[in-house]
Amino acid sequence: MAEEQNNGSCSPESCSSCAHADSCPSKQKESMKVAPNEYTHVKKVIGVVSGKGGVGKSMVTASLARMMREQGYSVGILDADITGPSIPKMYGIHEHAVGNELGMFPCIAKDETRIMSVNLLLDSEDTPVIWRGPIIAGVVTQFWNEVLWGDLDYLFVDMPPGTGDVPLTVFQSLPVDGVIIVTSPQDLVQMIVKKAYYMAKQMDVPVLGIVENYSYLECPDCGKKIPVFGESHVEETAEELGVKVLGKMPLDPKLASIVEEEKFYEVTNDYLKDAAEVLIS
Ligand SMILES: Nc1ncnc2c1ncn2[C@@H]1O[C@H](COP(=O)(O)OP(=O)(O)OP(=O)(O)O)[C@@H](O)[C@H]1O
Repeated sequence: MAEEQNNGSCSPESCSSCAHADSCPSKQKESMKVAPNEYTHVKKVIGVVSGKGGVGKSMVTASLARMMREQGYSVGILDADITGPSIPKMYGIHEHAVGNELGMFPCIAKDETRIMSVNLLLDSEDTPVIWRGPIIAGVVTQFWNEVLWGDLDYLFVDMPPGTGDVPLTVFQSLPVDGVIIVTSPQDLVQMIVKKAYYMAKQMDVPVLGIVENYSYLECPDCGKKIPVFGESHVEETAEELGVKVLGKMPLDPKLASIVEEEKFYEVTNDYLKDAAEVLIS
C-alpha cells in the first residue's frame, strides 16, 4: 500500500494506520517541531528566504507585513537574520525587549506590528553577533517558543540568506506554512533561487511564490522603466519551478528614504498585491 512505503512522501496523518510509522521520515520531521508557548497562537507562519544576501529580503518581509497590517490583520516579524538584523531599525525601534518568568515580549511598532530581533536584546545595536551556527539556530528557536507573541494572523520570518543552519532550523522546528523567495534580476541569482526552492521542497514546505526586487528603476522625468540590473528572468525561473511570480519591485527611492527615516510603519507597498492574495487564500 502506498501509505505503508517508508519513503518520506506520505503525510503524518496517515501514520496511525502505517506499520512503518516509527521509522518513517515524515513522522520524524513532524516530531522535530517545537511547540510554541501557551500564549502564542499564530494562524500562519510565512518564511521569507533568499539564496543570496542583499537582494532586499528584509525589505520584502517588512513590506508583506505592512500589506497585511494595512488590511487589518495582526502581524509579527521574527527577525531570524541574527548576524545582520535590520527589521527593528526600519520601524524605528531602539528599545530593549523585556520579559518576565513566562517569556519575552516582542517590541510593538507604531503600526502594532510585533517584532523580535537579536538587536532588541543586545546592550548596543552596534555589537556584532559572533556566535557559531548552532547557537544562532538555538536563538531562532527561542524566538519562536520563548517569545510571547500572543494572537497573530501572520508571523513573517525574515531568514538569513542562503541555505545554512538557520533556515534549516526554522524549517525543521517552526510550523512554516509557506515560503516566499526573494530574488533580483541577475542571472546568478536565478540559479541561487533554485537552491532556496529545492531546500524548501526537501523540507516539505510549500513555496508560495517568488518576489523580484530591484526589477527596474522608473525615470522620475519620463517614467521609462530602466532595468538597472539587467533583463528579468524571473518568469522563466518561476515557470520552470512551477511557482507564481508574486510581484516585481522597482528600486524605489521613496522606499529607501522611508527606511532611512525609520518609518516603515507608514509604508504602503502596492508592488506586492498578488502576494496578499496568496497569503489570504
Ligand atoms: N526596492 C527597493 N528600493 C529601494 N531600496 C531598497 C529596495 N530593496 C531594498 N532596499 C534597500 O537596500 C538595502 C538592503 O536591503 P535589505 O536589508 O532588505 O536586504 P537583505 O536581502 O535583507 O540583506 P541581507 O541579506 O544582507 O540581510 C536596505 O537599505 C534597503 O532599505
